[in-house]
Amino acid sequence: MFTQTINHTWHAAHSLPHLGGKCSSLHGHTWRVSITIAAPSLSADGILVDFAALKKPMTTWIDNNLDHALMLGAGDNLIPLLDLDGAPSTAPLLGGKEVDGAPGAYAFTPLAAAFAERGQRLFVFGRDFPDVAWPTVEGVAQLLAHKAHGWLTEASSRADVYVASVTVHETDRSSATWHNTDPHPAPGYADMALLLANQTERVITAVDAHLDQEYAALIGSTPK
Ligand SMILES: Nc1nc2c(c(=O)[nH]1)N=C([C@H](O)[C@H](O)COP(=O)(O)OP(=O)(O)OP(=O)(O)O)CN2
Repeated sequence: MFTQTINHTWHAAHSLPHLGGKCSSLHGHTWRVSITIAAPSLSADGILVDFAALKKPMTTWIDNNLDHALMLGAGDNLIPLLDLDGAPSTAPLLGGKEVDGAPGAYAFTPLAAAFAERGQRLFVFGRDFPDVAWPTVEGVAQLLAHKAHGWLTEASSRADVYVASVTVHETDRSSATWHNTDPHPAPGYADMALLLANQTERVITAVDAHLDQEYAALIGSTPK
């Protein structure tokens, strides 16, 4: 079995109000991801997958979606203030523009307008990635594991290579790892030969035991 790892770094802000404490406040990290792929054997050119082929879709997606972004959960208390779809908000914001005929409702909050106008990058967990509700380090690992399967398919046509794990660091001391517990890789030739040898040995052993019993029954004694 071989593994190969690709790393990438980006900068993003997040907040985790549901955890309480200082992480409730908007704060930033330099995030690091390590994506490890695995396969039972090397290809004829001596590699698993060309690093460049895998790096391209991975870094492009991260740089376009998460780098210098604000990562929030859909349930974050900042979301009503950042209503980028322009749905009327009932938040009584200072300076908000009152919608005609709907006292107390605001068509587009000043903060949302400021975000949209300045092309601020926002990635909302539970909305842009419905599988995970919050941008915890575990959630980011799950998001990138989900994306990594597609990047690998883009990078290689090999059926026996799979994403084995994805580790995300938000600080030097805090990280989380997603492990692939059900990779189902297509077996390589070496694995198939080993499987066949093991099965053949088991068949020979079973036939031997059966023949011993038959022989013992014939001569009326117990086999050793
Ligand atoms: N299981 C998780 N717990 C926490 C997460 C998380 O993603 N998953 N995230 C945070 C915050 O993002 C926080 O910024 C990081 O926490 P922590 O390591 O405690 O922060 P510091 O590096 O500043 O540690 P200090 O020891 O306080 O200096 C919290 N928990």
